[in-house]
Amino acid sequence: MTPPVQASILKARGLTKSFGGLRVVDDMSLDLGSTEILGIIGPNGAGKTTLFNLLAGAVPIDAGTIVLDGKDIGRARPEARIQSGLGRTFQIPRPFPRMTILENVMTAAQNQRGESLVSAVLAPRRVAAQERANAARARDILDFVSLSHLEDQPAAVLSGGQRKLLELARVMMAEPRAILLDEPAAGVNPALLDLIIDRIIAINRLGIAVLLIEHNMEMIARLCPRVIVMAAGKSLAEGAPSEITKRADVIDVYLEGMPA
Ligand SMILES: Nc1ncnc2c1ncn2[C@@H]1O[C@H](COP(=O)(O)OP(=O)(O)OP(=O)(O)O)[C@@H](O)[C@H]1O
Repeated sequence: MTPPVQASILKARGLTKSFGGLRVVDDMSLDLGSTEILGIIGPNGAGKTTLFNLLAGAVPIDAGTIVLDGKDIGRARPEARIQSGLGRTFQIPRPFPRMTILENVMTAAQNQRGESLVSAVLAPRRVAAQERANAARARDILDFVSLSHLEDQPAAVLSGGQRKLLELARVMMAEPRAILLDEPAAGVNPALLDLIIDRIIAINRLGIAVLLIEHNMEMIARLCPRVIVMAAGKSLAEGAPSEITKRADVIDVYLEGMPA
């Protein structure tokens, strides 16, 4: 059974985006419940990542509205959306390779006075205190994603799965209300997959809503009471994974040919 819909933290209506003549996201609407983990599945090229780019502000919408926690963010800059509480991770994480893992997490803090020259000159002690507080928080978050032991290593040493964990840490550093996770299982070995699933559950238990694009159906089944199937830029079907994966039209566009 599809679970009851909760009050939404993120509401999108009629989102549309074309590149050239191709409509990649076509009148897409969704509601992400305030404590939900909602999955988005669909074939390659369905428009899933573009949908995330529209929600996060990386790509401007042609039409539609996006409301986060009651606030219209549809035309806001990406940084403003992060500050409003919307975090996102990428399908292919690109950490700063020469910075340490701790520094990579710290760069995601949203309260960096030190970035302002005026603050750095006029209030150096306050800036230093804030740096210390950010470092302490970043260490707690690294502990949460089990990367503490590597905090002084450059990010270049991390495996694919560890990069995904670092992405989770960076997104948490910005204190989000809702996060968009783009294929957190891609390129992750089975040993780390369990840890990533466990950490996403833990993040969600902190009261953070999760919108999750994933091809890994095990991850979808374990995390998502509800999924949206996207095909050709539209929502084709919506429901519990166990039911949706039995639908002939879903099997037709997506599941046929996938490993069991
Ligand atoms: N900036 C862009 N300019 C032109 N075409 C684009 C752009 N971004 C995406 N597309 C096209 O939009 C379509 C949807 O791409 P998108 O990456 O959103 O799909 P997806 O569902 O995330 O696929 P996958 O599962 O392979 O990641 C593809 O045909 C892609 O080539």
